[in-house]
Amino acid sequence: MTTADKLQKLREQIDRIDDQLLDLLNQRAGIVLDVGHLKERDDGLFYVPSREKKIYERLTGSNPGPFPNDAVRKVFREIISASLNMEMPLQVAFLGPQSTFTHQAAMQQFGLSASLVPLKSIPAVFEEVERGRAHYGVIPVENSTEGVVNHTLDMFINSELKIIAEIMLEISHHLLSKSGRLEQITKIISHPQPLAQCRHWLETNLPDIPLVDVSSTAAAAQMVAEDESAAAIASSAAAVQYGLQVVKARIEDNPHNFTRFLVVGKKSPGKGGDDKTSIMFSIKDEPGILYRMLEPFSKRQINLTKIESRPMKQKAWEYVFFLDLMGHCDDEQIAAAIEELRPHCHFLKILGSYPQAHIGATQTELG
Ligand SMILES: O=C(O)C(=O)C[C@]1(C(=O)O)C=C[C@@H](O)C=C1
Repeated sequence: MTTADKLQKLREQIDRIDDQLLDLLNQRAGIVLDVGHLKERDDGLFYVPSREKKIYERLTGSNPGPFPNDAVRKVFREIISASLNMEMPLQVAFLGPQSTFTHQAAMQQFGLSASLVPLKSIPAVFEEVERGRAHYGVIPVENSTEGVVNHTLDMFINSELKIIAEIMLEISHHLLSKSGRLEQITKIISHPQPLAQCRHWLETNLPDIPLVDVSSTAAAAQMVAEDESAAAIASSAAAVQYGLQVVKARIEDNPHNFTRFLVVGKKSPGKGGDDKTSIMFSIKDEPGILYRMLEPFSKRQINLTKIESRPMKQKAWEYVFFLDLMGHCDDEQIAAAIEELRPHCHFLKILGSYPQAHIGATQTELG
């Protein structure tokens, strides 16, 4: 048999498998439509992040290969995205513009079938969801190098939106310019967070070049596309979108640089099995209160994963605390701990129970 004959035979086999895949996809789509009709009559919660997480974990956990797990996740991300779109076309607002890390996080979570709407600010994303113009919103909440995004935490003080899911994205920053030549750069433009995350590299390699703050990495890339002498610190997706060259890749000081994003929506999903709960409260000024507010959790051996405090804007020296803990707010022990804390608080709000995120795709894979 000639090579051409062998190739022909192998391609016929691939065609037969593709037909089977297509048939199976259509069988799956039929069942998804039934699920959608059931939900229409029930709670109307079409997007179920905990179910999606279980699907990815089951498939990547039992995949014998050689098809890579990373590709399994991406293929199923798009199958589920298209399925959800058949049940209910989703509008998802995100902190834009296009090609920001938040855009990448939104794509990682919702896939290509969702309609992603870029907005100018974190309050604008909250408002879009509150007014029902978008089903969900995606905003950044903390970075492993730079800490919390205060603006997002502040939004929860007055908003009734719930946290529906969290997204982890590995962040990699590149120095980008039109020509790709280091010696042409006379200023460096970016959002303050990436500038801070690359501070050491910049001080070592470009100590005399002025740094300019703008509202997003994508806005920086857009400006640099029109200015030969400027460079941006932005993602590889921004480089592609604005036709920029990479002067130097991966200039972040910490190579394990992750950003956590939140998906906010109007209604909390139910228990998923591997959940995390975020609560927010302000406490009465009593002796020993800081110790006592943690006691209801420690005596029930509830694992606290994060505590943040923010000054209350309305009252000097009063603080609001943000606490993340493992488990769902409907778990008996967690509900009991929260009820024990409540009398010590001026106010206490459950921001949501949602599936714990594991590290997802890297920015380089996406970009
Ligand atoms: O299982 C469901 O609840 C579905 O709606 C189906 C499905 C899927 O395609 O598997 C689609 C969207 C949901 O977010 C989760 C899963």
